[in-house]
Amino acid sequence: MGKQVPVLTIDGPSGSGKGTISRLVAVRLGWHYLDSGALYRAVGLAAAWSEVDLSDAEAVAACARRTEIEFRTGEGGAEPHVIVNGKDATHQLRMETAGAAASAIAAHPPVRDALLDLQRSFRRSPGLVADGRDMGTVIFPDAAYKVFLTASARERAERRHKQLKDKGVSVTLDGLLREILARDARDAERAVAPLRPAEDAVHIDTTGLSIETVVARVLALVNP
Ligand SMILES: Nc1ncnc2c1ncn2[C@@H]1O[C@H](COP(=O)(O)OP(=O)(O)OP(=O)(O)O)[C@@H](O)[C@H]1O
Ligand SMILES: Nc1ccn([C@H]2C[C@H](O)[C@@H](COP(=O)(O)O)O2)c(=O)n1
Repeated sequence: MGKQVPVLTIDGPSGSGKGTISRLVAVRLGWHYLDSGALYRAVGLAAAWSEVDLSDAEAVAACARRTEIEFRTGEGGAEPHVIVNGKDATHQLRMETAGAAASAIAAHPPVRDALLDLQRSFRRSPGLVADGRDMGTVIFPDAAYKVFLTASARERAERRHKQLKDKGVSVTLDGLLREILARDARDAERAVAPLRPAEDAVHIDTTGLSIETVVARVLALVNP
């Protein structure tokens, strides 16, 4: 069998820094990047646009199969723009309501099946950094490098609060904390592909660590 394209998986709960760290690491390595959460968010949004009942697993899976999702890469690790069925949905997708809808539809096995091949198609030379909840456990179990990022729930809520405030979105810290804890519980307790570290993942608690420190720790795994 030929040499497989290397994959670095970065899983963890909401606000642990997966996206930020993955994008920066991908730029430094010159690898591709997969934001798997954006796929679930995009399907949730497309389902809402077409008034599909989010609790109807087969209807949402059909929506997942027909939704066109395009990533327009940002410069130097900036968040990519996400185009859903031809519309730039980047801003809407980052709202906590989109995260909650994504978390709800992600619990349906047919929806996860519908996104399986698409996620694996991101594995292209010279390498892939993939972030999500089940990258190291289900999508790329053979990944050469696996990281599980965490941070205290309070710090994750504070990070998200600052991020949304910088974007001009007004939300309360306590409300965000409640939403983050509810999403963590739903993602970790679902029957299929729950949020959990792969057995061979390296755990990094990012509480109190700067972004640059976390990037350096992750890069050291790939280039020791
Ligand atoms: N180590 C860190 N120190 C301080 N802030 C951080 C750190 N890592 C990420 N952040 C900031 O926290 C916010 C959330 O990070 P990010 O979106 O990368 O998290 P995430 O785990 O991908 O979340 P989600 O799963 O909800 O998409 C961003 O504003 C980011 O700049
Ligand atoms: N691999 C993945 C990625 C995401 N999800 C679900 C669960 C999350 O709460 C939601 C949004 O993800 P985020 O953008 O916050 O990373 O999507 C999943 O089940 N599996």
